[in-house]
Amino acid sequence: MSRSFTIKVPCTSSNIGPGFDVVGLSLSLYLTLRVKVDASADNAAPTLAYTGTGASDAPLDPYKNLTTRTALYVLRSNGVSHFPRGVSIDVHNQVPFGRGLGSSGAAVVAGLLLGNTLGNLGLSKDRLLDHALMIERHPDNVTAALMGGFVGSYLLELSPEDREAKDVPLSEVLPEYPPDAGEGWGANPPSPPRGIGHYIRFGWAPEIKVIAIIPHFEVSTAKARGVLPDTYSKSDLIFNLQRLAVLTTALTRSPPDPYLIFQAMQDKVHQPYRKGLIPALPQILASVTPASHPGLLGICLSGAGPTILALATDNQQKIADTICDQFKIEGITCDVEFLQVTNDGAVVVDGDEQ
Ligand SMILES: Nc1ncnc2c1ncn2[C@@H]1O[C@H](COP(=O)(O)OP(=O)(O)OP(=O)(O)O)[C@@H](O)[C@H]1O
Ligand SMILES: N[C@@H](CCO)C(=O)O
Repeated sequence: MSRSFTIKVPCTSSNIGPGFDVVGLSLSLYLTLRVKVDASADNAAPTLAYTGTGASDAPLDPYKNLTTRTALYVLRSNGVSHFPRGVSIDVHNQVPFGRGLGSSGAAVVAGLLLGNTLGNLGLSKDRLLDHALMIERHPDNVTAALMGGFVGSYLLELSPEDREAKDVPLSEVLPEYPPDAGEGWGANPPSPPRGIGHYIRFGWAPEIKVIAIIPHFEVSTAKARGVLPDTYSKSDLIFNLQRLAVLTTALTRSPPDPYLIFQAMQDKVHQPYRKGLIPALPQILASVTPASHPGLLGICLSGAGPTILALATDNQQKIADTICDQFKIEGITCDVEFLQVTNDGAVVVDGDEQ
């Protein structure tokens, strides 16, 4: 017997200025997996093929690839020790790696749906979010990729017992299984505590368009988190909290108020510390304002960078050109994507269309 299905996961931009590790926005570049299961085929481990962005960089070994490792984690933490036989996966990727557009979150979310579907586990998206948070331990990208839209999320304060289960080192949640390990793949990974992540979907004013200016260099999230301090001043935290409280509603209002949104997208928690990783970041963030570029609403670092996200109702090309010119002064070329906010989140569709 054979079956096929397609998994489609959107890219995401997190933080949107002041909402560090809190808000995420689901956008119209996709990671797509076309999956076939042919029970008469003799491959025990899935075969992987990639096309699109990053195709030559993604590991094709299913025990090293983030998506298939995540799928195996979901299977094994729910009592299914192996992939079914005869799985082949054609991946088409539009999400650039290491640019602040949630490529790792998309790869994890694709793996959640892959494991859930291959194992016929019937886990809800809320329960899959628990699994995602065992792997990517900040909720903003994975929640937006899974649920879609503009979302805010928090992690539950856990009981000491659940905290112990949650704080398992990532290497134990996602071990790189040796390819010839056969039946003896060590202990089952722990099942995640229930209800770790909670979220709410905000609205999004239809006039607000998203421009992503994607420089041609990578910044790993791990490195961009490594430059952040462990503690913050009370005034810097208040600065961000005040703005985030206004921003989540300001972005729902029609017509959008550029002066309110521009100020509400300022941040003192992560962007100032990341300027050493992204040449001329302060100048780039100051290069477009509602006064200099009518139609602009706000500008920020997308996720951990280096992509710059601009929100605008008008004048998108000019805004993009100005930001690209700032990068060019630093000798950096960019791609520009004009994106839509997408509401479906990650989906699984029977068959291999799309
Ligand atoms: N489709 C994919 N398949 C396999 N691995 C992937 C895929 N997408 C991303 N990865 C892995 O994730 C890494 C990038 O993750 P990282 O967290 O550094 O950046 P990001 O997720 O693109 O940015 P951000 O988290 O700031 O939005 C890649 O180098 C690769 O190892
Ligand atoms: N909120 C995270 C997103 C990166 O995935 C950060 O800025 O580090």
